[in-house]
Amino acid sequence: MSWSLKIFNKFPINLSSSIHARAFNSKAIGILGVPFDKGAGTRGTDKGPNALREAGLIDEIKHISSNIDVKDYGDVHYELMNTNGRKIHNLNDLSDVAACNKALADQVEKIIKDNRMPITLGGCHSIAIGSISGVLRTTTPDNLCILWVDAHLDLNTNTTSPTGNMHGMPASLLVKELRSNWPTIPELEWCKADLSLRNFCWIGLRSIDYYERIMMEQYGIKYFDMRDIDRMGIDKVTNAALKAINPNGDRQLHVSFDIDSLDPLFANSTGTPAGAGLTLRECLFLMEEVHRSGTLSSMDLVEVNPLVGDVRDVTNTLNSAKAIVCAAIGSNRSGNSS
Ligand SMILES: NC(=[NH2+])NCCC[C@H](N)C(=O)O
Ligand SMILES: [Mn+2]
Ligand SMILES: [Mn+2]
Repeated sequence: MSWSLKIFNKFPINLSSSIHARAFNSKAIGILGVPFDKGAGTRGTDKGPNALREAGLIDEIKHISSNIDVKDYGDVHYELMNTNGRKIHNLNDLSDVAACNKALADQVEKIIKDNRMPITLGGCHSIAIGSISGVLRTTTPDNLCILWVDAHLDLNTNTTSPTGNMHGMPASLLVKELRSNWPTIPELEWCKADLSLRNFCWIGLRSIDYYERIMMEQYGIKYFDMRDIDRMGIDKVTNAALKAINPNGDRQLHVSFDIDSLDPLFANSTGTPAGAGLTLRECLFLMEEVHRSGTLSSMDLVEVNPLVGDVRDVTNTLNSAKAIVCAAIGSNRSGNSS
């Protein structure tokens, strides 16, 4: 099939060739919890990592296949600054966000140096700052591409953010194009991430702030929002997204997965839910394809908030989150034979 995205008036991609699998997928996994919620306006994502463990995540990973080797590194430790919501430069709890992410970057780097694929369990989405910074210490910005699965763009800067919540800003702290839009922030001096927006693609967008929309147009950001998914279907979207950021299949892939990309039917226990989202089936397909691409090198699963909703909501959200992580590392709805 030769079919080009041009017909949708987006960036041109030729879908005729399949993604070249590269043997990056690691059978050795390192799980890291980040019980941190201060980048969000709603409390409770700090309970995410333990809720996932108590729901049996580690055992479910072990059961995917006999050659998966998973190690739980426990939780990131950092010194709480206890600045009680103090706002600097319109950044809520900046000192805590900075301190937690600095410790997280060190830990992610260590897991990679242990030859394991880090899977970081949030926590709010601000933790992508530390997680991706850690990955970038082990590779070059050119060699890393990012799939951001989210209802939100999370590309605000301190001046564009309507809330001051740093979980709405991680992507913008990681890209060089927006560097000059940020003031000098001593607490974040260690964050030297130098990715290009061209190496990012978003999937699942449906809640975009005014200035974020302007930036999307100004920088020609690559994305497939819910409208694109409605038009094209998740199969074409997934493969076009992977091609867009990794045309030759020779880059390593980081997936930053925000559970609020899912429709609240499947993941209501999250602080900033947005209706009319991805189904669990679409997410499983997406992550199965990510696995099949052979390029996945690291992943975040963020914004699970067990304090939101009733018991049923929490159970559904945890089940969705576990299934998404497992699909990313090889659990297959068509069955696993090893
Ligand atoms: N990771 C998230 N859930 N982000 C939600 C961000 C919401 C909004 N755009 C903000 O900047 O506050
Ligand atoms: Mn989100
Ligand atoms: Mn997010």
